[in-house]
Amino acid sequence: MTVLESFYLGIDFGTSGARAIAIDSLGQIIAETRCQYRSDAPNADDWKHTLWTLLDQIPGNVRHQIGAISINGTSATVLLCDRNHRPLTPPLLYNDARGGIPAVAPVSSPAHSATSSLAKALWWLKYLPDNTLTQAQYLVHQADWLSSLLHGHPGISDYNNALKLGYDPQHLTYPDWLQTLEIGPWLPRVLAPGDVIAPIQPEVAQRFNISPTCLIKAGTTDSIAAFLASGASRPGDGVTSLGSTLVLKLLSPIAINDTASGVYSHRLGQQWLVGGASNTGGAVLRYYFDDAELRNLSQQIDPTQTSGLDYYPLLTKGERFPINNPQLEPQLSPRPQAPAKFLHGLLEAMARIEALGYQKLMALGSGDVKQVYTAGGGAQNTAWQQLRSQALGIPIVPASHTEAAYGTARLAAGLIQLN
Ligand SMILES: Nc1ncnc2c1ncn2[C@@H]1O[C@H](COP(=O)(O)OP(=O)(O)O)[C@@H](O)[C@H]1O
Ligand SMILES: O=C(CO)[C@H](O)[C@H](O)COP(=O)(O)O
Repeated sequence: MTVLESFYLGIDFGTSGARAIAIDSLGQIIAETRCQYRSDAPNADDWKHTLWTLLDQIPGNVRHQIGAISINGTSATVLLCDRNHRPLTPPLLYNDARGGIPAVAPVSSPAHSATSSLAKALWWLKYLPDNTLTQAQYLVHQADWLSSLLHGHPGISDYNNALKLGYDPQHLTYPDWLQTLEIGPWLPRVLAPGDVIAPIQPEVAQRFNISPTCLIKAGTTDSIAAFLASGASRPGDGVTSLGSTLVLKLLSPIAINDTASGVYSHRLGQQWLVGGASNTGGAVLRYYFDDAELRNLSQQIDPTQTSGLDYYPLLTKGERFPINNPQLEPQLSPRPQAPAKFLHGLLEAMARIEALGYQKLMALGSGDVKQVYTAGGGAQNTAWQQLRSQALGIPIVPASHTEAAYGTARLAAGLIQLN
């Protein structure tokens, strides 16, 4: 009897859509697919529809050889669920600052932020009607909830997604100040990314002709998955995710947290990913240009010339990093007649924000940034890369893979040692 080789599926849920990549045990890509959300303001049902669509789009013979699946999502995107893990409200996304800074979280905690998962949980506790709150059992993140559709166990997260809830990745536990809050019973169980959660549910295995022995493994966040995809591996390696947002991750032997500037550290095995997430990025570009226009107009930009414009590109008020200011207003004027000049100003500003971000990390003691990899939809833009290189003054090196889904597939394949 021939033993079929196992493949490993990583699924990346980002802001505008999701991607799935299947790899073999050596990390070779066997299949990949993508699916835009069917709504500009996707809810959990839209995410579920996207998950099933991605699984349907993986070729049947590959699907049948999948031995493990892991999912990453956007960080601090949260759902409040009932005892059957059904969402009680629409999700609150990663950049939603309605809750304000939770004073109960120590200033040193990444949960001490207006956009943290904790801030959103406390907002729900304060503003949801009692008949909803009485049904609340689980507070989970986008990746946690989507994974539970596959494994069937509610309330399970990972120490990357749980960071902005207030989980302590140093001691691998919830601190007492968090556990004793009224939301304490909602807190999810926390595993390490890549840990086995459970086998796939039989009915899901049957629906997609996936082996019933396929294991669902704990995931991570999108920017960490991008780091795991890039090939970055040494202290001083940075990865910039140019997706809908602009997210920096720098590998460091020490954790650094500075909530005043939106800097926090994720655990990665025995090392730390120091960084932050800005609200600038591709979502601002997509508001003004479609992908074809971005490609065509970028070719008209001379990166050796300055645009003469001084933007801070945001779609709405509020910034997380390197300026942590929920009141920061967008700066997008004057807008030149020529679209290419406008785009030049936007890309130049985002390159400046990225450089400020890495300078902030080094000023806080991260150690020198030695080289920077790039991930996300913006990684393909060579004009932007030249503007970034000039602003950074640090080499930008080609990433092995620019899709976060590849990093999550490596997690599923057990190719990343985190214990
Ligand atoms: N040629 C390009 N130059 C710069 N940005 C681009 C280009 N093509 C696509 N993008 C940007 O990439 C973003 C999508 O990247 P992606 O990694 O899928 O983001 P996310 O997962 O956060 O939605 C879009 O916001 C789009 O503006
Ligand atoms: O901007 C975002 C959406 O892409 C998220 O905030 C991003 O995931 C950054 O958070 P983390 O550093 O926790 O991964």
